[in-house]
Amino acid sequence: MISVQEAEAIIQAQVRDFGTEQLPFEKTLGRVLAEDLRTDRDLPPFNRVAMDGIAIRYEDFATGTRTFRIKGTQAAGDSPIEISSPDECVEIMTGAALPPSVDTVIRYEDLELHDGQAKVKIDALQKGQSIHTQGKDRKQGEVVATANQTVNVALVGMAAAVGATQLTVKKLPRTVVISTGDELVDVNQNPSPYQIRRSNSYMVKAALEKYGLQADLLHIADDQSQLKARLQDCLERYDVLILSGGISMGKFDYVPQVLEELAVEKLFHKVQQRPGKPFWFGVHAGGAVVFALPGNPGSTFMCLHRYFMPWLQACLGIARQAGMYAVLNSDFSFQPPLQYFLQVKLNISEQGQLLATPLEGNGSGDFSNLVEADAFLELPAEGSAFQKGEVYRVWPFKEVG
Ligand SMILES: Nc1nc2c(c(=O)[nH]1)N[C@H]1C(S)=C(S)[C@@H](COP(=O)(O)OP(=O)(O)OC[C@H]3O[C@@H](n4cnc5c(N)ncnc54)[C@H](O)[C@@H]3O)O[C@H]1N2
Ligand code: MOO
Ligand SMILES: [Mg+2]
Repeated sequence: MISVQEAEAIIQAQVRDFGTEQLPFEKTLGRVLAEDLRTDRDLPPFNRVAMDGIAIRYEDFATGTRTFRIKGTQAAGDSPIEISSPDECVEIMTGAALPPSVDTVIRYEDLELHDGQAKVKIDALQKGQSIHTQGKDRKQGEVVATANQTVNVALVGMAAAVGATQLTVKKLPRTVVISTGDELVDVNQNPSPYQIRRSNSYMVKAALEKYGLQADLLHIADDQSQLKARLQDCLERYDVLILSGGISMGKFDYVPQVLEELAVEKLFHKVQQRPGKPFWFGVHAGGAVVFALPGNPGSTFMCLHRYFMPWLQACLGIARQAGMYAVLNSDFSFQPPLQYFLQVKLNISEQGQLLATPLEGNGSGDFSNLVEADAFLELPAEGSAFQKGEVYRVWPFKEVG
């Protein structure tokens, strides 16, 4: 049986490039940029007034003028009002473009306004104060986001600011999430006492949405000929098949055999790990990649995050994060020589250490703790007794914090 590291290497060798596409920028959250995003103008595009008040020429204040006649009021978006004598000022609002005849802004809090005059109450000013100067943040044509960056909320705002209404992003693989098993009913159906709902399919679909990937869902009965026909169709129509269930030793676990009959080359079956030991992985002659994950919900979840998500990230060109590590926060022991993925809750100690507290469950059929857990702690196959305070690799599946 291969190790976790070998399985990972085999999967990473099957990374594919799915090309690029253009999308309206509002539809790109979670997608990966395929080109640099540049400013179309300086940022800010003009000398932007940063406080509500008046704008004066600093020179006039420096030579003793304290009371300024208000030449006019300039709102944000108005064309600039120019002063024409040393005792004049412009009443001006935050966001207005500073007129070239003035160079310093004084906020209302430091003024007394009456009869069309503004009297300065303070003794010292800095030339150029309260002005966000043109191009200070970025110059025209400068890069504000680089290719391979995931579009986040701030990036959507930046695209809007620079007028990039269409963004070129990495295309996502056409993906189908397939459940197998006659005990499974859809969420809208009423399960009999011997049936359960197809929760894996929805869990997998939800995980993929983080990258904007909208997978199709399909259920196939435990019937060899149906399985063969439906999988054949999927292998032609999709880039990726994610199956859950039907890959172990059961009499009705037809998936591995049927996949091989359909010319999907098996690259491995079974990994030295718990949960997720029966994991099957292969590629179709036509190019489709097949992740056949074990049906137990804890196994499906773990294999998805430990193998599929890093593969997808690599396909999309997302820079691989350096491994993250956490401190085991209580003793844990585990007998067989398998790499153990322990569900943990993460928190950061007063010393700034990332602590991983085990959430012990009832094996991979128990997924009740996953809602509360933050990550898997990867305990090496070589050990069996793991002590509080030891440090291991951690695979977060939620935001830390
Ligand atoms: N004789 C052996 N039996 C089993 C072994 C073994 O080595 N020898 N391995 C066990 C391990 S480990 C796992 S994991 C499971 C994997 O089983 P399969 O991948 O064949 O999955 P199924 O048999 O179809 O189902 C297992 C379990 O998961 C539930 N399931 C399946 N699909 C879904 C879904 N979409 N949503 C929710 N739950 C699902 C299913 O009802 C079963 O309870 O095999 C062990 N057996
Ligand atoms: O892989 Mo199984 O998930 O150990 O139960
Ligand atoms: Mg089975």
